[in-house]
Amino acid sequence: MSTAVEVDDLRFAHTGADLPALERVSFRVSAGESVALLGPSGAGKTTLLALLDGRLQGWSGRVSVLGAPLDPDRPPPSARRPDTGFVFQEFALVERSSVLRNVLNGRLGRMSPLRALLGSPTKHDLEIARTALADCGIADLAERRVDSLSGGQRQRVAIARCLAQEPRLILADEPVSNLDPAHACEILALLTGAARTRGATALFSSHQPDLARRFAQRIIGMRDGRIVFDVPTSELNDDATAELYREVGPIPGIGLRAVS
Ligand SMILES: Nc1ncnc2c1ncn2[C@@H]1O[C@H](COP(=O)(O)OP(=O)(O)OP(=O)(O)O)[C@@H](O)[C@H]1O
Repeated sequence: MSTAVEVDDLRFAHTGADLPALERVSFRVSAGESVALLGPSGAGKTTLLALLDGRLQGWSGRVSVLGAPLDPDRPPPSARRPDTGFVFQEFALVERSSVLRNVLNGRLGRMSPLRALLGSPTKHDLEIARTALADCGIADLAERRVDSLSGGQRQRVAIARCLAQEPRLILADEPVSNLDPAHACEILALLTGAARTRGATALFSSHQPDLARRFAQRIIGMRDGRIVFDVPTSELNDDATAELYREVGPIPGIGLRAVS
């Protein structure tokens, strides 16, 4: 199976931070896998996802995304950017625009520069956007303004925008933390299901171990910038999860394969 993400001995510190946000991080995600990142606040999940999205520079180690190495000193070339889609916790939508217009924004990286500048989609772009809306169960909301939608509907729009981009890798940073349990479950089912049917890879962070277990094939546990376990979902036990989220102190052996 080919590799979607390969990270080797990654270290990164935010400008001005006393401690590194990522320390000796190494892991690999196969193409088509759904993997969850778990860990308490400050573990480094957002930093890792932003870095894989090409938004952070100044790191050390080796990082390869969809078969191409990332450059630690510059963002990926624009031609490669549409291959990676990102779903944000806060949705990051244009509130005063329609749902369809927001989803079409996902096509911008696939349009010619002139079309992107003019915001002028082709028939093909429209078809893809409408398919993404239908796949996310919100075809009937196409003409609604985003600021009239509920949180769950907004996250569906954000996922539809991501799918319209036709990404091969979907990164999602706590995509359900603003939603109630029922909607959280629906949205993670949608995200991982859409990735699976498209043959895309999904890497999402979460603070909800039960949902991560339900929708990911593999769980990576992070704490203080390091990976403390990396296991198939079936091997994750309650003790390991409790240990990951305990308040303070060193992490003793938890019966799982430590990877860094
Ligand atoms: N822009 C920044 N400047 C300085 N330090 C930062 C910045 N962003 C994050 N950090 C620090 O980097 C570390 C990792 O933070 P990060 O947001 O990646 O963790 P997280 O696991 O995503 O947490 P959460 O679950 O709360 O979102 C933390 O110590 C945090 O304070």
